Amino acid sequence: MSGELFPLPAAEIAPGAVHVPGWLDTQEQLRLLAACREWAKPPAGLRTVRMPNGGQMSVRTVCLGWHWYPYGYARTVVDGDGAPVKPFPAPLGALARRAVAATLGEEEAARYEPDIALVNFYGHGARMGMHRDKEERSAAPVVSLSLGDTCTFRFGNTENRGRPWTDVELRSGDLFVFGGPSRFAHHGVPRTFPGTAEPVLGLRGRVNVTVRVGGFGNSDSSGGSGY
Ligand SMILES: O=C(O)CCC(=O)C(=O)O
Ligand SMILES: [Fe+2]
Repeated sequence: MSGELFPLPAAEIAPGAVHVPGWLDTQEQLRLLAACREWAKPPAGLRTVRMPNGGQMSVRTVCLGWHWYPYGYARTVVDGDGAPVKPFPAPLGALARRAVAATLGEEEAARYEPDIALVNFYGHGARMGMHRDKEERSAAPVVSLSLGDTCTFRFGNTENRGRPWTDVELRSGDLFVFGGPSRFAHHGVPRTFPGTAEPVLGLRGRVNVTVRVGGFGNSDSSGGSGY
């Protein structure tokens, strides 16, 4: 739990978008965080993403299963050290399937076969602008797990990056799943709250893991711009 005396109830933020506070207990958070630290190591480790316009993202990222770059997926770190992407770990897939079962139901979970994870690290002042997770060729849900510092997660609409949106506080251990009519909704992280992570985690900053279904078969995928 995230330090709450009583865990907050799950909330449907938009149709198909569900927030479950305190879904991972402290032991599960520690286990996932330890795995993230392993995944972050080179080769194909944590990297700063450069955008086609020359800017760079303030969030640092490591990918599993398929490598995301702006804007597509590849099997190797095409915009970094060139190494093959680390495999997608089966236990993370099982955890994500449990998350789908807990939020969208057993039927959705039974056909959920994720093959991608993006692990994002937010240091002091890091943010993520409003965007859609649109490089996947599947409408299967995205499962998001948060560790460390609390953040404001802005969940918007499918039409544009502006309002209407709902701001949700995501704390360590929280689950957020977006599927169905919300799968391609805009979302972002306008701010984190430094120093709010529980000391037991030994983490300064925030880590977010999103699990996804690529739907690519065996071929590389390119969003068409940049590479
Ligand atoms: O950090 C988060 O909570 C969201 C991350 C995200 O939207 C992404 O990786 O595409
Ligand atoms: Fe996203």
